[in-house]
Amino acid sequence: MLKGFAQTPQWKAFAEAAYSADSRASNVRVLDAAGLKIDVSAQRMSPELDRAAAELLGFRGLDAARKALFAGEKVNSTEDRAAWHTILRDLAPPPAVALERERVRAFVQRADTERRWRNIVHIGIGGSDWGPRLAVEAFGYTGRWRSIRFVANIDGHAIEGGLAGLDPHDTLVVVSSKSFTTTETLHNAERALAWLRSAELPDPYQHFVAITANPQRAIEWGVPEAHVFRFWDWVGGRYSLWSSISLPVALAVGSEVIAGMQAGAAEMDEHFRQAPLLENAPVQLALAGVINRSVLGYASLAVVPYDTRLFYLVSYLQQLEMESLGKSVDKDGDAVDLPTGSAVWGMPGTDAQHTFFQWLHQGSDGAPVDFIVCRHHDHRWPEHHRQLLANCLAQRAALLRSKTVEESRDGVTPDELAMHKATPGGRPSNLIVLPRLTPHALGALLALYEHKVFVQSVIWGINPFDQWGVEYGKTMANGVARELAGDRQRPGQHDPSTAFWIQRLAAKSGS
Ligand SMILES: O=P(O)(O)OC[C@H]1O[C@](O)(CO)[C@@H](O)[C@@H]1O
Repeated sequence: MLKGFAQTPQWKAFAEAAYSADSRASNVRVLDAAGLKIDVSAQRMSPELDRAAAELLGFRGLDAARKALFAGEKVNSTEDRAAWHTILRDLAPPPAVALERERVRAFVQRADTERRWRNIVHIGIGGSDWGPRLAVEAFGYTGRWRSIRFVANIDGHAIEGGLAGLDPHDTLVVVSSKSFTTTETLHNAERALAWLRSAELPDPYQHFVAITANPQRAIEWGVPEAHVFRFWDWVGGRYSLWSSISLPVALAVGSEVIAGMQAGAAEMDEHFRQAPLLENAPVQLALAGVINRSVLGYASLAVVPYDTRLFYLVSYLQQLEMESLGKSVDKDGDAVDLPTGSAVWGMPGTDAQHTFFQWLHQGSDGAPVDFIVCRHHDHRWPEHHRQLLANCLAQRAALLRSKTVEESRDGVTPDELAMHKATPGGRPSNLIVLPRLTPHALGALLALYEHKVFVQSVIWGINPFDQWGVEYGKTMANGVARELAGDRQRPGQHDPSTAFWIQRLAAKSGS
């Protein structure tokens, strides 16, 4: 059914309508979703496009796919399991989920009551890292009595810095890993164990907590069973913030942050399920994304939060979007005959304006931009916030509005410079406005992107819940690591350059 998708009348009508639609934000279109305002005015827009989009979504079976997702059906076909992260933030979750939530809450409450664990060292990578990192950065800016450090990279400098200067007696090491087999995480956990051992603590393992979908493995490693918090194989790593993976966030910035984020995400879930297509924010963002990628040919999406507290949002969304949509075959294993998933990149504004905005304004390719900003601030300087808002709005407007060579001849600018000052305009963007940076708003924002990605996967016909390419790279790295440690290379196993460097670096890597 999915073969030759680009040749179907539904796709052709959609693409045609997108080409001829207005691209200059002639009308204001702002969607309301779970307390967020999502302005999609600066995307392609026309009544014909809306009609073609509804046809396309019907043809691709969005309704049934969404029902299957929320019902916990095995939507992850290549791994034969569900992707049921939505149930984790449900107000009435199944008993096993509720029990684990309660165990996390009780652990954190006890630690707080006893004022235990002044330092947390969090070890985990990818989906077992970005979510907690993002939430702690977003809500920890005022400072708390507990310090938390995140160690992800296999680079020994990461764990060295993560442990440096801490008092082992009051340090809790949280090891987060869905599989409990990830090389980076296990190596770093071993280093932390050795560090605790060297402090001659009565039982170093009591300083560990494990969060995993493979509890047996964590227990075998040595973590006491009471310190092992579980989640399930039907929770994808990049969707795991809603599970026990949030424990370090609760320790660092409070359990209420987790509860608030879950409530915001649950409200976005409801919006996604109920809102009509035209008002449905994840659906409209997804359609705009598909147009930008597959019709207009933009290869990337820039994400620019005008809020320094959202520093890790870009990394979080990079994993969410690129691990989910970085696929070129459909669910049947046939090549998708359209470009799929965009590269996601960015950084907070206004820093971004002084880094890559020139390329956005006048580069030959350009990219759509997601501008994200809070209406209200939480600091004491309204003038700073006015400037921040002004920059966000102005950059978006400048990307939209062209400046012709004629306009650039403003009477002051010499003629030979006018050409350099002209900008093409018509760059697509979204403006997402949070009321303020509350846990509820951040939860809603993350769920908005999750569902946007899901709808895009439905349109392209791909499975957004696996990541076989990453697994391939991991396997290769394990083999190379063994060769660097002295194993013989099999002739012809590597390309000549890789073989050369393995040989060259093998002698050095031990020192
Ligand atoms: O939580 P784990 O099993 O340590 O895996 C870490 C990350 O590695 C990946 O498998 C690949 O990046 C992610 O999907 C996952 O979040």
